[in-house]
Amino acid sequence: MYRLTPGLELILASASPRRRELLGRIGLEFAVAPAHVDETTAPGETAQQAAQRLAQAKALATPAGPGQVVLAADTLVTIDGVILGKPADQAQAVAMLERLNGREHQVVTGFHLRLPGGQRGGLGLSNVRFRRLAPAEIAAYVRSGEPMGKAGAYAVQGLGAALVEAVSGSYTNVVGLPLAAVVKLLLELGLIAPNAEERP
Ligand SMILES: Cc1cn([C@H]2C[C@H](O)[C@@H](COP(=O)(O)OP(=O)(O)OP(=O)(O)O)O2)c(=O)[nH]c1=O
Repeated sequence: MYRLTPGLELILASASPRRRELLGRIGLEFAVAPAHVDETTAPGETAQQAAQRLAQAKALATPAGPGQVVLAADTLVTIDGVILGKPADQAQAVAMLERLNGREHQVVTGFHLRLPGGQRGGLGLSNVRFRRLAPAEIAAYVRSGEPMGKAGAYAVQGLGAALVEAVSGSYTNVVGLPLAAVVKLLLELGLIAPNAEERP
């Protein structure tokens, strides 16, 4: 549906298969180069600040040559002023899910573009409401293995869909990349354009 401006190359600085799938969905070609940064959040930092800072760090940690644009993102869950990243183990996953149980929380995805002549960032924000879960459901979900590697210990696009009662705001933001906001920025910067050509 879109194509890159001729002469540009896009690099997705991410190991996340979800981000790869979302960006690939709109027809753009890109290379993948996971960035490794310390994802510890700083004391006093809000989830929005942390997600934007980490997305920027991932984008800037990725080498880029002339004509190369780097896109990186970071997703965090926040509730009660507490930031939930990826659980370190199953006990932490249970604790995160117990906190989210029966309540609404926010999901923040910071994204960042490293451009030939500068950098630009953006943010997606969504509210997600969890159904009231029985302890046995939380235990069974954690045993499925899905919570590991996911901010807030769930994946709305997977089995986690059975736990989520409502999403308001961008759905793709919850999955890991607020696609409409990213496309809007790429269009504004003239980095992509609609592609009217039929695809085979
Ligand atoms: C809330 C939620 C998060 N997630 C995922 C998105 C992110 O991949 C992950 C949060 O970790 P991130 O640190 O944002 O991303 P990552 O380590 O997976 O990949 P990279 O840093 O290389 O780009 O949680 C879901 O897949 N579904 C959900 O519903």
